[in-house]
Amino acid sequence: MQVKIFGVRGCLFGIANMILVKRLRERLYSTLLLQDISFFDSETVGGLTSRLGSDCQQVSRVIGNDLNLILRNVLQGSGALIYLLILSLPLGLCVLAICISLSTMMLIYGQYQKKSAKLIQEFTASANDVAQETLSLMRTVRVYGTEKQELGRYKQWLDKLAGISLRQSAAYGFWNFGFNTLYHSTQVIAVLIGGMSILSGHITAEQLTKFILYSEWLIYSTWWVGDNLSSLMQSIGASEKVFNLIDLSASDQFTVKGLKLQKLMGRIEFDDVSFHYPSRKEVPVLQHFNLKVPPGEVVAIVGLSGSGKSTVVNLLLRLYEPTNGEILIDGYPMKELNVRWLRERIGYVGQEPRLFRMDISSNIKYGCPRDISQQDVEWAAKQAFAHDFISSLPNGYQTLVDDDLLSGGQKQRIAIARAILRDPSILILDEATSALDAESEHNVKGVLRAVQSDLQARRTVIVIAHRLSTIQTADRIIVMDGGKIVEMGNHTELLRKDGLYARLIRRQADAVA
Ligand SMILES: Nc1ncnc2c1ncn2[C@@H]1O[C@H](COP(=O)(O)OP(=O)(O)OP(=O)(O)O)[C@@H](O)[C@H]1O
Repeated sequence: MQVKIFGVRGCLFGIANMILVKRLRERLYSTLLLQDISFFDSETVGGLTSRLGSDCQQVSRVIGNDLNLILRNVLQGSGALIYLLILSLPLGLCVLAICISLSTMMLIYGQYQKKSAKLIQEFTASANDVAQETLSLMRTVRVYGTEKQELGRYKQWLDKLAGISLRQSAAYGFWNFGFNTLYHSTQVIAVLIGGMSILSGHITAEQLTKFILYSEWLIYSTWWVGDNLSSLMQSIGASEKVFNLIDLSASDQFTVKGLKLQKLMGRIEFDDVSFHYPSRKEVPVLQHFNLKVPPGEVVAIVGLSGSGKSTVVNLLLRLYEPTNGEILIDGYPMKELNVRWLRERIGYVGQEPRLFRMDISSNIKYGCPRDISQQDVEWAAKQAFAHDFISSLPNGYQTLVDDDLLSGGQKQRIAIARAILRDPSILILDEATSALDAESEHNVKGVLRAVQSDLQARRTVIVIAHRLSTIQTADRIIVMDGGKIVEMGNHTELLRKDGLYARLIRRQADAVA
């Protein structure tokens, strides 16, 4: 019967735990997805994934298991204590004093467990980070033959984890030793004092037996509470970060409704914008940046590496908020517009796009707010010069995207198709800087040509170019240096000026020669 009850209880707890872990993970994940991008600059991927994984599991253990066991043992122990006090007040108080010593020990031990759990959590996250980084950069590791160093880096965290576990085991040993000493001394004291009390006729042998049994019961309940409390403290240590994360409020972008205009024309205005990244407050990245882009203009941004070109785009995508000044879209402060509505009307192709592990067709459709047919997908792929290579793959558009399967240029073409499919009013292209420059240049040039020749669907285009030959046909070229615009004009005007742009052009020509 008891076995059956325990079986049912275990099963119910199993189900409750499963539901709890699921709900916690969902809640934490949805909170994370709604954070500002700057939040992800300060947290590590390994850290966040272990919060979602093992840490959520720990939290559910606190609520589902430890608390329940503590409650059960507190009830059992209190019953035994009352009985003991009724049997013999002085002896009962004696056992109570022993239990209080035991509880003090377990509180100290519990605090220690809480601290160790936090450290274990931090070290596990760091070990995960190292592993994640190394495994995702396997090619670099292999080429540079740094397998041993990487193992060393990982081992360093494992050693720290082992150190903590060792100290935890030692602390557990002390706690166990303390308990056993107290437990056995209670038995000896009970037999001694009880024996004397029987001889003096104060209590009967039956009362002494009962007394010893209830003492054992009380001490064991105290032990169980202590043991579960220390594991509860351990779980609380791990839970703190999970609850801190769950308690984060969503970014303003998602809570403020904002305006939805009838149509986005694509007028962009940076009005005296200054900016520094939240993680590097002391380094100004943009300073008094002013720029007006009328609808349909193709504007190229060029400049040395680190001059702030991608930051301009980050602000335009509202991934970060300006620290000073404001950005206006179609004359409205960007902050007042509904961010989802705005982003649905912006097409963006990053420097070296990474695709999702789903088929090519789904990657092209990704995030498109309209209902999309296969013809639409193929149309966008054709515009992005991606159709031919996709069709030549054995599974065509149904091919599962794998990082190794496609070249950087091919991934970029898929990302261009994704951006075009949205039929965006503002198109942002960040040309690749890496070795796939020539292919990237060809891709970006193709899109610019298509945009400029399609007079019906004129879009505002912002293109960050590293290969200056890519953007010679742009309506306007903006040259940036140290977070400021230092020159502006079309290709011919800027060459005539013989400033930074002309120097960059000469430098690239020398590099090619
Ligand atoms: N997330 C970030 N957190 C902190 N600093 C950043 C961040 N992103 C960029 N920076 C810094 O801001 C400055 C401008 O970077 P940005 O990427 O805008 O330059 P860029 O002109 O686009 O460079 P590149 O041509 O190499 O892409 C750099 O000093 C860079 O180190």
